[in-house]
Amino acid sequence: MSENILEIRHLGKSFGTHEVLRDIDFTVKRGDVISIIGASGSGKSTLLRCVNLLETPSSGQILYHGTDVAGRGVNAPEYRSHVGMVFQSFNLFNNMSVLKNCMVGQMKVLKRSKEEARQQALKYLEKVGMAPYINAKPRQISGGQKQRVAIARALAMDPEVLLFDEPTSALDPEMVGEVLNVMQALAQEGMTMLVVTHEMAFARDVSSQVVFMHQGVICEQGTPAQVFGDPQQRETKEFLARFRGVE
Ligand SMILES: Nc1ncnc2c1ncn2[C@@H]1O[C@H](COP(=O)(O)OP(=O)(O)OP(=O)(O)O)[C@@H](O)[C@H]1O
Repeated sequence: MSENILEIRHLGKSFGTHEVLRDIDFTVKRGDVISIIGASGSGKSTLLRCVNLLETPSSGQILYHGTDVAGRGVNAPEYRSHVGMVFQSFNLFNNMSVLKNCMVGQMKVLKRSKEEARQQALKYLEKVGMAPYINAKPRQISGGQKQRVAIARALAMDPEVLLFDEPTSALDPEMVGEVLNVMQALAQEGMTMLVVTHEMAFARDVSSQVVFMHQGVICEQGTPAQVFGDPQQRETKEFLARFRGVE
């Protein structure tokens, strides 16, 4: 059995009196590619933001190699170097070149030398096909290219897990494919990934597990064959029916 990297146990999150997540339970093992799907507002992004400690859970545990990171006293930047995140809106530093964007975190958080950070950044920019643009500023490249830089930046930290929060939702349709291709290649290489997505083809064809969320709870989870081929819950069937004929 492969190693557990993250165990989410009875996770809850409320904003004031608004309960957004309730009793969320799942495990991320090494090599898993888990897609989190569900209607808008079902809590997917909040769940991912809790896992990355951008939101503080109201209850429950996030165990990283068995240690609860949801409480106080955790070095969040250090944790995030192991559990990296790619955002819908890229979150690149606009005043820095593509190369510098991929170096600063390594130097600040991992204390790597400038040369080591540069070599590592170049390696991953090459991997995502962005090596020709190392001196460009984010405003000079397309949305798809920005997202590929953001993926290279996350990879340069040598994370154990990468979280993707709707990585293609802000892109023009013609740029979605180039980002999904990079993600698919990473999945095939064995990268452990947790992906919030509205791309049902990605969830069905690339994931090892699919988590379907409905109104803040996990309504159904299983392999893509189970969730897409033989959904058990009425809510899952209704959600998936909306996508049929669109693909
Ligand atoms: N900072 C916040 N303060 C108050 N409410 C919030 C906050 N963040 C999220 N919410 C609420 O939590 C609920 C879940 O939002 P969330 O963004 O996690 O859903 P989602 O499934 O990711 O939706 P989408 O697919 O549209 O991104 C929504 O009702 C949202 O309004």
